[in-house]
Parts: sequence; structure tokens; C-alpha cells
Amino acid sequence: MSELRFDDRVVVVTGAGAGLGRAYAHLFASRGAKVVVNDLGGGRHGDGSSSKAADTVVEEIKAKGGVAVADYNSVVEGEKIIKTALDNFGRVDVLINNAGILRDKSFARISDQDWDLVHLVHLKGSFKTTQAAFPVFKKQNYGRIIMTASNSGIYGNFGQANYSAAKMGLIGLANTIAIEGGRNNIHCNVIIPTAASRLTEDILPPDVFAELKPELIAPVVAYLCHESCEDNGVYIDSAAGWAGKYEIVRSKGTTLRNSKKEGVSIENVKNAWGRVTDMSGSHKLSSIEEATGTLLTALEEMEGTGSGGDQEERGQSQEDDSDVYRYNSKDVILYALGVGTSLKNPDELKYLYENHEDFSALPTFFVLPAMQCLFTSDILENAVPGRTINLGQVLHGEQYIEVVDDLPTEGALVSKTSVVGVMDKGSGAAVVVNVDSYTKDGKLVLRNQSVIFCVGAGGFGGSRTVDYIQGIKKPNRTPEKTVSQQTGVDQAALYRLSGDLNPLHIDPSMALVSGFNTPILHGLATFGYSVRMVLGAYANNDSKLFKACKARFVKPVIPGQTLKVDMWRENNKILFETSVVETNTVVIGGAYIDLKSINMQPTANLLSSGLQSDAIFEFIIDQVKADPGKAKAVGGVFLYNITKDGKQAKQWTMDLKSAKVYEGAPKDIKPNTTLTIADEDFLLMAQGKLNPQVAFMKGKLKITGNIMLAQKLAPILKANAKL
Ligand SMILES: CCCCCCC[C@@H](O)CC(=O)SCCNC(=O)CCNC(=O)[C@H](O)C(C)(C)COP(=O)(O)OP(=O)(O)OC[C@H]1O[C@@H](n2cnc3c(N)ncnc32)[C@H](O)[C@@H]1OP(=O)(O)O
Repeated sequence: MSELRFDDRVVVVTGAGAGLGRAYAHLFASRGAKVVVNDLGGGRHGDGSSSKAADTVVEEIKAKGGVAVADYNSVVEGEKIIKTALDNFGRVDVLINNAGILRDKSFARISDQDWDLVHLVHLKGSFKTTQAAFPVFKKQNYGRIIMTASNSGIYGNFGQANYSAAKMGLIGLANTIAIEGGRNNIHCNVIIPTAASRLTEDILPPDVFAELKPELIAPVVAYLCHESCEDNGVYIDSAAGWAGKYEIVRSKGTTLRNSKKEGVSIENVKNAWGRVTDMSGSHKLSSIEEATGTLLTALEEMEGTGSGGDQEERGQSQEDDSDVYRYNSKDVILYALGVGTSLKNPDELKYLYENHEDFSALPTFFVLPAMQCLFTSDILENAVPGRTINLGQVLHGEQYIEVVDDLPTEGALVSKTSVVGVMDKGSGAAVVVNVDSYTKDGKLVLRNQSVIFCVGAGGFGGSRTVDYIQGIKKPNRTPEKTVSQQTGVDQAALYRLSGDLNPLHIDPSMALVSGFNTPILHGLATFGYSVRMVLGAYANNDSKLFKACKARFVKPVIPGQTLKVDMWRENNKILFETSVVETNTVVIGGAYIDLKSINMQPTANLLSSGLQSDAIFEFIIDQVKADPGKAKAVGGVFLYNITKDGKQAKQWTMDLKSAKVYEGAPKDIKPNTTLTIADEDFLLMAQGKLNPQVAFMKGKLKITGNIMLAQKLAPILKANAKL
């Protein structure tokens, strides 16, 4: 690398009569700069003045062939120092604010004079010199400024309250000068040196003092002042031939209230304190605008989570609010991506786009409140008698989820956790935990039951089983439907962002500790994939039709493997089994999904009752055969929505996704076609004035096979559908 030079640059160094300042002056002069060696010649306490210190350094520089001039002014008269540069060299390019004094006293003994003098020299002095140089820098569109701060300010140091405060003041000063100067190529950076100098010689032990040579810091400062250094507004710590950067970071922080309508109580603050002070997600904010921006995001969050009762939640008996799960559309979408939802399937856009008219959460999203409870409590850790369970031995064994009431795509749920029992399975202990979740009004909306298999924690003398929700053996017949999808190699990396940060799923060494050659996929990711595939196959991807699901994790899945879900329908229940295609291994067994009984009343009643509630009519047709019976069987789900205002419904839709052959069907009907029927026609059908079969199929198709009704379908439809 070619030598970094300062030819034709004029450098002003304050306090350059000794120590760091002297080293800076020498280094810059040796690299071609013309140097103003400023030193009042005072003692370390700011007393006295003589020209000797500056003169000596100037002579030393000249003796080595360099160019330098002495200046004896106080930094408080900074303009005079800059004038020395301009008078002698016609310009100034670099200003190093290095001059300083100490007036050490324990805090209680600091006099006004001690305080003022230290601030005068460090803070006001740097202000005065910099303000004098600034217009020159601006005019020439170039300038480099160094402020000298101190670890004494950053960490505090006994007896240096005045000095600490002034040094931190310089960091604030540098921050703003960096912003104001940046657009004119004026950089202002901070050096935080620990050097042997007049200021430190009798503060530090002799052996440490010996290594704190100013010459080892001077190159760091010189580089910061070189035209090739692009940094502006950075704080560099340096000593003994070492350098590092400081940054001010802030915790991720948390909202203290759920909506803008609420106030903040002291109890809210106490409850949230863990999250306020949690530095695990801390980062540097690059500007005041970014800091303000985070407040806007927080306010948006508050808008999204309703009003009122959560205040009570927060103030309730909970010591912390780790059992309050807050979520919004971003969480819902991130989860959906984590379980393989993809735009490749246009029907799944509704899980990925918050402005979609049917934007919805996958039902399995709602295992996340339970997961949060398990991860933030010590329930598992202490569940097995006589053992302490650690994350390295925990495998997800089984999961049950039941959506008791419709859940929105954003909100807050309060959960209550209880241990059902702990089974001693010999090879491990299986802990059964219930997590029930409620709205802020105390309404039960969700039940989760998890079985957590703690490997190696068996043999504690407990019973082999407890009473808990069981899976169902798969039928002994060929699956009716099978759907496959390959997981991504980064699937666990993506899924973990929904909250399960267990290193087993991402960290190869932690996987080894748990007995796996490679990180394995989260059980709940496989679970989410499977349920989504079943919903696609039997419920037209409608989350609202989901009622409950139970599954057992039989074997692990490796991210990147292909999941195949075999399905069998028994009335409202879809039994399923998930395997890994590449290894032909069952990974989820004993599994089923209950589809909901739809809130349905006979059509005639609904119409005459003024259509007061949201209602969905549903019937699932097993087989649709084309006339004259030559077509292959196809599946279809017919839904009809009546909105709250009772006006109507959009349409009848017929999903012919899996249709292959439509002999006799209208030409324009192809696989993936949606057939629609006008509202008026539907109403005529509901009133019994139009045969749905005729209206629907235009006389070209016949519906045969079983029609399963969530509840009893309106007699009129039954009659006309010729079941
Ligand atoms: C909301 C909640 C969030 C919780 C998040 C938890 C943290 C997550 O980060 C962790 C994960 O996601 S891990 C990934 C998913 N899980 C897995 O991959 C585990 C797969 N299963 C296995 O490997 C074995 O079944 C194994 C190892 C579990 C058991 O195998 P074996 O030791 O060989 O047991 P086996 O001889 O087959 O049977 C002994 C007794 O144990 C019962 N059993 C077996 N598998 C079970 C399982 N998965 N769950 C519950 N019980 C299970 C058997 O029935 C048998 O009992 P019994 O003899 O009384 O019938």
C-alpha cells in the first residue's frame, strides 16, 4: 500500500506540547503536513503558561525537515489558533482538539471553579477552535475534525465527575458537527485514547503506563483525518497498539400499553420491565429520525391491538406479561412463510397479503401463544421430579390445538398454562401441558395441549401414562388424497423467526449435542405444513372451517426434505399421516383434523330471520361426475357467505381444482375453474324457486355421490340436489 500522506495539508493540533498532541504533530509533519503546534504551556491542572512546550516540539519537527509553527493561545480563544494557521500557511485542513486539563476531586468536593475550568478547556475550547475552522472547511469543501473523549466519561471514574461530563459532552458535540458538516465533506470523529501523558502519568501503574505510548495512538488519529477515511461521527477507542469502535445501542424496547386510548400505569412499566431492558435484540440507531421512526412503529402497533381491557390484563396479578401473546399481520405472514405457504399456489395469497379481502391466519399459527408460554416459563425445566430439564434434551412429542372461537389476524391473547401430568416413558419423560388462551375480555378462544418429550429424563418412577387427548390410528385403506411439498433447506431458519429459537434447529453443534447429525426442522413447522395441505385438500383453504387438530411427531424431519400427507375423510374428521418422501419415513402419525360444524341454519329460517349473523353454508361434495358418467371423480367445496348486514353474499363458488375430465361439461370449464352463480339465482334456490342442480350445472353436469353437510343442509337444497 502506498504511504498515506498529508502533503499540502495544514493540521492544527491543540495541546501539542507533550504527550498525545506532540505525537500527533510529529506524525502529521513526518507525512508532509504543515503543522500548527498549539500549547499554552500550562501544567496538567491548567495553571501557568509558557511558550517552551510548543517551541520545543516545533524545533524537533523542523530538525527532522518538517514544517511547523508554534501557537501559544488558549483554546478558549480558538479563533486565534486558526488565525495562526491561516496567517502562516494560508489554509487549515485538519483540526485535532486535544488540549485538556484535570481538576480531579471527589464529586462532593468539586467547586464551581473546578467544574467551570474543566468544561471551559475541554468543551468550550473544542467548540471555539472548531467554530473558527468550520467556515474555512466549508468554503474549501474539506475538513477533518477530531474530538478527544475519554473512557472516564463512558464508564465514569472516581474523582473525575467534571472531566467525565465534559468528555461526554464532546461526544454530543461531535455527533451534531458530523451531521452538519457531512454535506460539505467535513468529518468529525472522536478518539477515546488511553495514553501516557501529563494527564495520566501518575494515575496509572508504571508497567501499564510504559505500554501506553502516544505514538501507538497517533496513527489511528492520523488515519481518521486522512482524506481516504470515509468515517464520520464514529468513536474510536485506542491504546497500546489496539483500536476498537464504540457504538451506542438501544434495546428493542416494548410498548407499555395496548392502544393509544390507554394510559400507562407504573404497574404496566414494572410488568414490561424485562422487555424494556432486554438487550438481546439491541442495535445502533443511525439517526434521530430512525429513533423517532421506531416510536411511530410502536404507535402503529398500539393502533392494531384494540383498546380497553388489556390495561387490566397488564395490571392483573401476572408478575410479568410473558403469557400475553401480541401479534399482528406481520407475525401471521412470517409464520405462513415458515410453514411453506407459497404464492405458487394462488389460493394461498390470502395467508401472505394483509390487504387480501380474505386475509387470514393459518389455524396452526395459534400454537404460538402456547409456545411462547413454554419458552418463557420454567414449567418444563422443573416438570420432571428430581430432574432439571434443559433445552438440549427437549423434543416436541405431540400437539393438539382447538380453535374455540374465530380469531382475528391481529390482537392479544392471554394464556394460562397448567401441567396435566408427566409420563415416565423409560427412554424419556413426556410432559403434558395445557395452554388455554383468552381474549382480553376473558373469553376462551383457543386450547393447546402439548406433549414435550424430554430425552433421557425417564426412569424417575412416575406412571407410564396420564389422561390426555389421544391421536387416532390411520384407517387401513388407501388414502383418498395425497399432497406433497418439499420443504426449503432454510425452512427452520425461517420458521424460528416465529419465536422458537431452540438452537437444535439451526446450530449444527447444538444439534450434535442433542444427538442429531444435522439441525432438524421444528415439529410445529411440519405440523403447519401438514394442516395447510389438509385444508387445501378438504376445506378450500378456508381457515374458518378448521376446528381442531391432533398430531404426534414420530420422527424428525431435516430441512429440505419433501413432506407427503396422506388423507382419509370420516365425516367432519380428516385423518392424516405425514411422511418424508426421500426416506419413506412416517414423521407425523395418529393425526386428525376436525373441520368445524358451520354455524348454519336452514336457509329459509335464515332468510326470514333477516340474516343477522355472519353465516357460511357449506356442503362438501365427494364426487362430481360429468354426464353421462364417464368423467373421473373430482372434489369440490361449495361455500356461500352471507354478510352481517344481511345484504348478501357474493356468490356460489365451485372449486374444481382437482378436476381432470369434464365430458359433457361446458367448454370453458377447465381444472382450476371457479363456477359462479348470480346472487339472484342463489336466492331463488334458497326460496325453493330454482333447482340448484339446474342452475348450477346448466343441465350439463349432474351431482352424484355423497354430500356431507356440516349441519343439516336446508331441505330445499337436499331435495333439489338429488343426493
Ligand atoms: C407449543 C409447544 C412448543 C414446544 C416446542 C418444543 C421445542 C422444539 O424446538 C422442539 C422440536 O421442535 S423437536 C422436532 C419435532 N419432534 C421430533 O422430531 C421428535 C420425533 N420423535 C421421536 O424422535 C421419537 O418419537 C421420540 C424420541 C420422541 C421417542 O422415541 P423413543 O424414545 O424411541 O420412544 P419409543 O420407544 O418409540 O416409545 C416409548 C414410549 O414413548 C411414547 N412416545 C414415543 N414417541 C412419542 C412422542 N412423539 N410423543 C409422546 N410420546 C411418545 C410411546 O408411545 C411409548 O410409550 P408407551 O410404551 O407407553 O406407549
